[in-house]
Amino acid sequence: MAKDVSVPAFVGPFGDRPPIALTIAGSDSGGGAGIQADLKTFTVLGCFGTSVLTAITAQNTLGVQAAEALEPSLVLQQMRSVMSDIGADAAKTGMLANAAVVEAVAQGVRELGIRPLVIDPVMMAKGGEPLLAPEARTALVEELLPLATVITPNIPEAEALTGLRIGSLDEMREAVRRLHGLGPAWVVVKGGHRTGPEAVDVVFDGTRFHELRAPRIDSDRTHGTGCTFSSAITAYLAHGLPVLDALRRAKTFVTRAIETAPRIGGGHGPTNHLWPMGTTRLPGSAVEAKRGPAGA
Ligand SMILES: Nc1ncnc2c1ncn2[C@@H]1O[C@H](COP(=O)(O)OP(=O)(O)OP(=O)(O)O)[C@@H](O)[C@H]1O
Ligand SMILES: Cc1ncc(CO)c(N)n1
Repeated sequence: MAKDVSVPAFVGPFGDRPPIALTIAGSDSGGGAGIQADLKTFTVLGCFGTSVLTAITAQNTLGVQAAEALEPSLVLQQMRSVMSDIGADAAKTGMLANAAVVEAVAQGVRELGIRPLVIDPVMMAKGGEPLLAPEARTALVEELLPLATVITPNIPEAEALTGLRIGSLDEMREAVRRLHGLGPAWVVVKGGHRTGPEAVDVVFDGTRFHELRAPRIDSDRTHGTGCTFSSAITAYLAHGLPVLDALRRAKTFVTRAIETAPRIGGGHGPTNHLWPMGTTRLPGSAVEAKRGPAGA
């Protein structure tokens, strides 16, 4: 009898289609961060990914060699094209480049009723290259943050947005409280930039503080960790999970992605977005590289 090779129909919370996740972000030609990280993460977490490009960067694991923002009108048109036909069960923003793009994205989010919305307020690449013009911060704070379901600044971004110096967990708690006052429903300040045995992210929902904890992995393959984390949150929200569950699962996702990161490029390598596909112990992964050959 002939083998049935037809793909089974998708049966999920949305009937005959997968959850749809939209990313509004910049392109990383190196594939580890930006739109590329987001689409890989959406895919491996069972979502149909769509993308609105805000900027194109010439980038690799060594740094950002060039960057150019797209016209704000083209950014807004991409949002209208996706939303008027396909829709989105959840969306995220990443690199927004400048104030005019921030304003166009905020207009699109309001006009098209895009939510839940995760805002990763990307300001700088790991190597220090600016991904958001400093004068765009006012537009980010006034126009976009109030529309967010979740914002996910790292420590330098939280410092820039609040004016606080953030070193301790108590200072992270003060920062999430202040950032919540800017309008987002949930705030996560990520602890990747601190030192210590754990990578602790501090969460505030307006009433309660929560913590996301995982062992800190000693690795330089951390390019795009923030994009990977925020796109995993978005994917889980698109599946319909409550926010705190989405955050906890995204933390597990990014931790495994760092732990199993392959050797790619000569600098800060990308994480392993595809670990759920079974590549949990690549021979050259960050953890294996530290441990030495099997049995050593
Ligand atoms: N070395 C590490 N070990 C374990 N977890 C980490 C490590 N570095 C970052 N993380 C976690 O990864 C997630 C992303 O945090 P991070 O502070 O690195 O974001 P980011 O600076 O915005 O990243 P990027 O700018 O490269 O996209 C957080 O959950 C953080 O705790
Ligand atoms: C395009 C892009 N977005 C975000 C980041 C932050 O990781 C990056 N390096 N590049």
